[in-house]
Amino acid sequence: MKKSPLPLQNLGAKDKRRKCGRDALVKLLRWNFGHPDFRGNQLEAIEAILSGRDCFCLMPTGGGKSMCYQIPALAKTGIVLVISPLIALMENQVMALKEKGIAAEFLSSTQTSQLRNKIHEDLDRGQPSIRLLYVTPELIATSGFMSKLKKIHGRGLLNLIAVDEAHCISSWGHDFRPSYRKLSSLRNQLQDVPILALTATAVPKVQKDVIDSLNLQNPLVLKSSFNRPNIYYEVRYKDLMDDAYADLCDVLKSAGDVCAIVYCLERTTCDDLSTYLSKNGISCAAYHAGLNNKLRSSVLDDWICSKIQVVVATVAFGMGIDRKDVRIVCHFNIPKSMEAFYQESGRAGRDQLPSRSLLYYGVDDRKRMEFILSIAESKKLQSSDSEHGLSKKSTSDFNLMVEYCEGFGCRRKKILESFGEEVSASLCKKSCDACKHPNLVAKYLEELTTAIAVRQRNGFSKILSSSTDAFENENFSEFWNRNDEASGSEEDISDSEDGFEVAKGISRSKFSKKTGINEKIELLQRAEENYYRNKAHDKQANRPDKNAISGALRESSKQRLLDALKHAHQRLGDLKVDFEASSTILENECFKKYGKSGKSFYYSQVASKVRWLSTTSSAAEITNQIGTGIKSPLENITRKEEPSPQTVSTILHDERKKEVNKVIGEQHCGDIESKTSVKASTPQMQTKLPAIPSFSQFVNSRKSKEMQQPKASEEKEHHHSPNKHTKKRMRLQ
Ligand SMILES: Nc1ncnc2c1ncn2[C@@H]1O[C@H](COP(=O)(O)OP(=O)(O)OP(=O)(O)O)[C@@H](O)[C@H]1O
Ligand SMILES: [Mg+2]
Repeated sequence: MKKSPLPLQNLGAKDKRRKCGRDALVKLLRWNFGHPDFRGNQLEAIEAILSGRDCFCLMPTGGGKSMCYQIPALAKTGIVLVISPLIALMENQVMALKEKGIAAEFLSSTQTSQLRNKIHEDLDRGQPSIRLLYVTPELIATSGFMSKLKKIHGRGLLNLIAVDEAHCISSWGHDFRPSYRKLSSLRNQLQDVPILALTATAVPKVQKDVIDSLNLQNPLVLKSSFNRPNIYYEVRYKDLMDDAYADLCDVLKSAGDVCAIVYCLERTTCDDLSTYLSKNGISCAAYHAGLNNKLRSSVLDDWICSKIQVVVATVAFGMGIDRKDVRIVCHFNIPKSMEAFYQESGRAGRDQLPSRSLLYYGVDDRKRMEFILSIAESKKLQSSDSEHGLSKKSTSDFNLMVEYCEGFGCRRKKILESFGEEVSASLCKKSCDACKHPNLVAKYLEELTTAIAVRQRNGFSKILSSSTDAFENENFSEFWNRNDEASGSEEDISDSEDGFEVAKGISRSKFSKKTGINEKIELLQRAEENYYRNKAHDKQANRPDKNAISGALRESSKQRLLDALKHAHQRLGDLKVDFEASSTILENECFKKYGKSGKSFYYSQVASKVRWLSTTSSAAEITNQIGTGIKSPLENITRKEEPSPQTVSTILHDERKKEVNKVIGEQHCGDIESKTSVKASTPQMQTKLPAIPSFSQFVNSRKSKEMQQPKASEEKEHHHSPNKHTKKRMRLQ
């Protein structure tokens, strides 16, 4: 329904540079959009544009960037040209504006020629009715359309060029689209039209690139914090759970019938997961570029009008899609960069109400992404894009994402710092899992380290690298760009030069298409079980005890202790101990006490030490208990000749290496003990170690822990089943 015009809507050409007062602009906002007032930097951006100034506007996802060009379109007679990367996005916005009675159109090859002609006729009129015209960057690059724009401009009717998702212009941005580069000619072709660049994800380098590429003149640069205080950030570890599908299903069910987006890397995962969730009573559908246009639009429509609540999609879904009440955004596979993650997770809670970002992290997902990126890098190195530094960038971007998942500490801080923001310690207010449940997260990370070590030892990488071939080229082409949205239009987004080629190159499938992550994990587990079965078999054939503690297991325990020490160091501040030496000593103590009792007792003792390191709240406690003996090796090692501290640490390191080398391949537990060269270093150290319980103390303490179950409820609320994790962990051992 058309609304009656407001006074500001029909300012004559002479009034074009006239400043609109704040009150008048607020009136427009209320009248047309029903919002009581401007948010953040909206008003400043609008005023700058209306005064004819270029503007670079950085606002978080869902911050209300569109308003910065929609209000100017209503404040002046004439046209605001909006350049947008996706047809779905344009359609969505145009539809929403039309519903509000605002004359908006988009031009794309998906329209009938009749409709396009109608739009062109309107643009040719002395007084076009269209206020907002959405186009793709490809259309801008055509000479026909540019000459039309020049004519409109010549008639004094082109008020503003808004470049939405402006980070796409920069090869440093995560969504680089070569077609956006074509926009650099705009400034020269349409000289005095103000340009507004809008983005949610520009790191400083990208910002500069955007400003330079669009040739913005003395732009007003408006930046808001990237912080999304209403989003709770959480990571779940696939390697520590039995069934990630079931876990996600539980999460969605326990959240109620809420609106959610689940992002997957591959189309087959979207299909499988969507089927699984549907079978389990969740109203959902898959969305990816492998579906035809009609089906995709119907999924989108159904989701937007709440007919379905959950969309399981590739990254083809969502850029700029505005459903305000998305309560959960889940990444079922690790995204390729922090920028991508931020933008996608930012689709949650656009209504500012509490929402969740949930990332399922799996080590094989990580490896897979590393593999994809490495292929991409080698391709880029051969192409001209290498001059933009894409190759190194994608790896370092991804590493930030890995650190987000595998590192200890506030997730929110990690996100914000990756965008160059300084973050105070109090900012998060326990609105991420690492701040809310630090001990639990520390425990998961520590378990993850073990799981990785064990899996690596069992040929994990080999299995994985062959499974990486399982990609089919259509399966994830939208990972690279979202050109599928353009549906084959040469005037729309058609730059597929990177991803598709890469995908083609790695498309020889050895695994069945249906081989999902869970199957691969199963495979790895079976390999692991076989490994131990073979060991047992070896024993019957006059070889070591099944309970024998292998050198690799000892090495993995040391690694766990080492990591726990490092995490404790990160968490508590300066730990003045030699981490390597301390972990060797701690492990050796466990081995000496429990080596003969068997693997599980030895391992439990290691775990209890790790837990102590992960949960103790004072650095002094750790330094007192283990540090005093180690921080200054000179003081603690009784030797005839006292070497320099550096030599001692080298000795310790070398001894540790020797010990590992000797132990690997040894068959008898007793042999291990007698042959280890740790004798040479450790027993001579007079360190104060945490008290190690006797076997019966240990068993009793376990019993009493089992009886103190209430604590587990906190964990249960956070992660679906700690017992399952434990079960899995034990299996992985
Ligand atoms: N001043 C305002 N007051 C209240 N709501 C607003 C205001 N401005 C915009 N919004 C609403 O905020 C939501 C997000 O707006 P918009 O789509 O423009 O965000 P965005 O910054 O473009 O996000 P994205 O980066 O995801 O594209 C919309 O539903 C919009 O109606
Ligand atoms: Mg937007």
